[in-house]
Amino acid sequence: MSSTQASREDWIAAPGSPLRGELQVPGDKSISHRAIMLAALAEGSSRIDGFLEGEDTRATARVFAQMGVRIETPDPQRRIVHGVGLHGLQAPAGVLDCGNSGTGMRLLAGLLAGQRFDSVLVGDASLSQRPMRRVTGPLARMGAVVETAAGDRPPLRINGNKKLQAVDYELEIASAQVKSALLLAGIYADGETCVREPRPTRDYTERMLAAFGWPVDFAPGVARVTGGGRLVATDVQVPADFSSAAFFLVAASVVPGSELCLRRVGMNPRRTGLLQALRAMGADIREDNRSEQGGEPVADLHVRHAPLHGIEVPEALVPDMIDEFPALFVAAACASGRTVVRGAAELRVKESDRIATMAAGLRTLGIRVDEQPDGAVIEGGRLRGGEVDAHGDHRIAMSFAVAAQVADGDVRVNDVANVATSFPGFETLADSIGFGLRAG
Ligand SMILES: O=C(O)C1=C[C@@H](OP(=O)(O)O)[C@@H](O)[C@H](O)C1
Ligand SMILES: C=C(OP(=O)(O)O)C(=O)O
Repeated sequence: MSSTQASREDWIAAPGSPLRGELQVPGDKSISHRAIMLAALAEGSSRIDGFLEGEDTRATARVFAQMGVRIETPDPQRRIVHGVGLHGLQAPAGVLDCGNSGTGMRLLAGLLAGQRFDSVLVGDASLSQRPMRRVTGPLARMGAVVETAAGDRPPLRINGNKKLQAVDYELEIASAQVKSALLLAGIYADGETCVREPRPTRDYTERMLAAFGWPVDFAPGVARVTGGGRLVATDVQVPADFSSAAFFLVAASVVPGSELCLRRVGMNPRRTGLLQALRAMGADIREDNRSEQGGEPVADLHVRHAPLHGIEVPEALVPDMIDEFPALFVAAACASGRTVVRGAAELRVKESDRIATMAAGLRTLGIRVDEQPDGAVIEGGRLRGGEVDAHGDHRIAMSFAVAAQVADGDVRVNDVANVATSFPGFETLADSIGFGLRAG
């Protein structure tokens, strides 16, 4: 267990009154990780605004500080990263702790495979159970040597000083983390690396490489980079994280009388699958003030309570809402009729087994859930109070805080400390618009 293993904390969430107000959620986690990584490898100093002050992204910043990158924090949510250039990282003195973050560890595996020194990546108890062959396998094809612990789990021991060869690789699973690991190794490899995906996934690594001046050829489902260039410092403006906004989109949809406005939410189409799913269920969500922030589309989202009905979630939407299924399960529990989720086996290897943890918690709250290997069938119904376990998974914890808003008794949510990995200040923000959350 690593030093960043979160302490155990619980919430008691009381059934709420209507949720009303205006809020801006914190910066995007995926973009914040990548901004630190590319700024660290760039020539010159980059400013990152809207940086997510979450445990996951702070862990990534600490990893680069351990490799000699000077990172200043002039204000909260702002970093000045003094890049060291593509070959300027220094061998770290100890192991590199990615905390709870799959994104941090898998992207770093690719990036560190291209360095001249050895390194070891460790994580907390949850990350230490997550599969790593998905990155070590394709990286080996490039000539990287990355050893795992038994069962292909972390820690990852990365042997440096290997000459990397470009690959043309077809991913078996749709994973932006694996794609990104290969692209980050690809910038150190000889030749052109091409990554093809079974379904398109978030394209932030591609977009950000381009913003830092690295030529990238990409379209939905395919990305190509050629080794041997340089990254040039640039300023990054991080939009608000759609995945954090998701909890409030669902909460306002299901709590009668609610009306919320979420300001300047990141609307990259590879992230907004939940919006389509909720609208298909009958949700009343309106977008306005569409603009661009740091090269990403953003919009204000206005959401009002509306009666929801169950749907079959189209499998093509799964990668575009992969982190939103815990919230979608709550929407499904509050909808009339049944909701069917398929093609989402990846949910079983996130911070927890998200199919099993959501099914167990919703059953405790009186909802019928038929668990499937790659999804679930959820029958909407009345939620009652009860005690549920988030299993240290931030998205599960926040989803049950949402479920509590419509339950007919208090809901106790156990093991919620990891909410700070992706959404620091969730309790305060949620309470400001009417959630009744207190430490349990
Ligand atoms: O690349 C990223 O930033 C992420 C990719 C997704 O993981 P997978 O690549 O495993 O699907 C997602 O679940 C994670 O929260 C962030
Ligand atoms: C799966 C997630 O993150 P990661 O893989 O980076 O731990 C998440 O944030 O829901």
